[in-house]
Amino acid sequence: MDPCVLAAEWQVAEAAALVRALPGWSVARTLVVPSAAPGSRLVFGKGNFQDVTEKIKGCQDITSVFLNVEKMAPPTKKELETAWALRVFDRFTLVLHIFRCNARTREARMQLALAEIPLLRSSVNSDPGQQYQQGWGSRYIMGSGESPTELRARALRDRELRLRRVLERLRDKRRLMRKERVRREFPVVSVVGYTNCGKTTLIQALTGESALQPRDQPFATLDVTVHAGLLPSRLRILYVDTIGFLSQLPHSLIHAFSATLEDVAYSDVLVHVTDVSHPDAELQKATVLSTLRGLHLPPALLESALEVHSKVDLVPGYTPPCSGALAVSAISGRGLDELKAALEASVLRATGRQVLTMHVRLGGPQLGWLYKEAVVQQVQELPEGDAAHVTVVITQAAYGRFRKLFPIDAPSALPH
Ligand SMILES: Nc1nc2c(ncn2[C@@H]2O[C@H](COP(=O)(O)OP(=O)(O)OP(=O)(O)O)[C@@H](O)[C@H]2O)c(=O)[nH]1
Ligand SMILES: [Mg+2]
Repeated sequence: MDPCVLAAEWQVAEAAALVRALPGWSVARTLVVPSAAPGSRLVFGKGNFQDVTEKIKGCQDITSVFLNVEKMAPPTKKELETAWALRVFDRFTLVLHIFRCNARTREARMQLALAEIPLLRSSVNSDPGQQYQQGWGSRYIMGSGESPTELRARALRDRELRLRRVLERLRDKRRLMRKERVRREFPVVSVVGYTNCGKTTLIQALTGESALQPRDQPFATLDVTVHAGLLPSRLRILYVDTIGFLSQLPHSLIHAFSATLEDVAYSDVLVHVTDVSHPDAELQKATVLSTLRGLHLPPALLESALEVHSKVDLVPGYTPPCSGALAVSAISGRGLDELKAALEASVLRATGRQVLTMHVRLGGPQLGWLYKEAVVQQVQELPEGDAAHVTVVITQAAYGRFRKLFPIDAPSALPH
């Protein structure tokens, strides 16, 4: 089939999935229409506009129109809404609406409220007369010398300031939690990817945590959550589940969630999940990479990201086309052990940890110290009974302390 037709079909499928992500919403009809030249104030050319208008008027059961464009200028939106006598959404406003329905924590709700402010501001600017219709009465209010438009703009500024202040406090709390995590030295692995690619399901499969709620819809996860899991060496790590990315989404929206994505920058390892059963997997992957670049992550973190190809149970006989990518199915369990092994190697490398086997005298404080300061994998008692070979995962700093405290035992440490 013509690649353009195919691409249009995938875009329609994604647009329909976005609409259906809203509780109670369904798609009555879809249309593929060429859009006007970029930069044009209108979304369609004149002929297409008439054609679309006729088709919309012919559908009695529709209540809203979703135009799958990034963002419309407020006057354009207004013009279309007037012409069709229906509410009109673009990707930005539709996604905001989905976020509104899915945001659960206070932080996510406030991030959302902040993301909505530019929209409210542009509607005030584009429609200064609107307030009179809403019963604001006279042009000047109670001798304040401010017009309703100015008043509303000031209220928005105040609201924005308030939201930023509270979010900053929440951000401080998050920083504190992060410090605590570093103090306890739990390595952190962030799982990122296009929305609905299977991040939450994968973390659930890796940690066995049943409280996680994967769902077949875009933006099921709106809050960054942290989940503990064990690697094969018994090293405990924390997985960070993140909000999914989406193509053609204004950066302001991603920015609004940057505080929650801040955790990603502080992780030790990044896992980039791509749903290879999706026909548009390549575009989704490119979107995620460009969004990640926009988050200004440490280059080493970005370069060392582990590439996971998910949902391979839906693609029989799948093998990754590039070396280094891992084929995984969170549902059938394929590739999960390999993923854990690869994660372990990455985590050890990124955090300067090593697996060592040491000759340790039993009966002294050494073994107890190792249990406290490192992860003890195995204790193999030696025939003489007063010593053991102890295999540990240990940070360089802890190993240095161990050597200082117990100099006699140190020379017998061998890299694993
Ligand atoms: N067949 C199959 N389905 C999967 C697999 N992993 C996830 N899914 C399904 O894909 C859908 C989305 O999964 P989620 O884990 O919620 O995806 P997500 O990336 O967390 O999505 P958002 O949080 O919305 O960005 C769900 O219906 C899952 O059951 C897999 O390995 N195989
Ligand atoms: Mg999720």
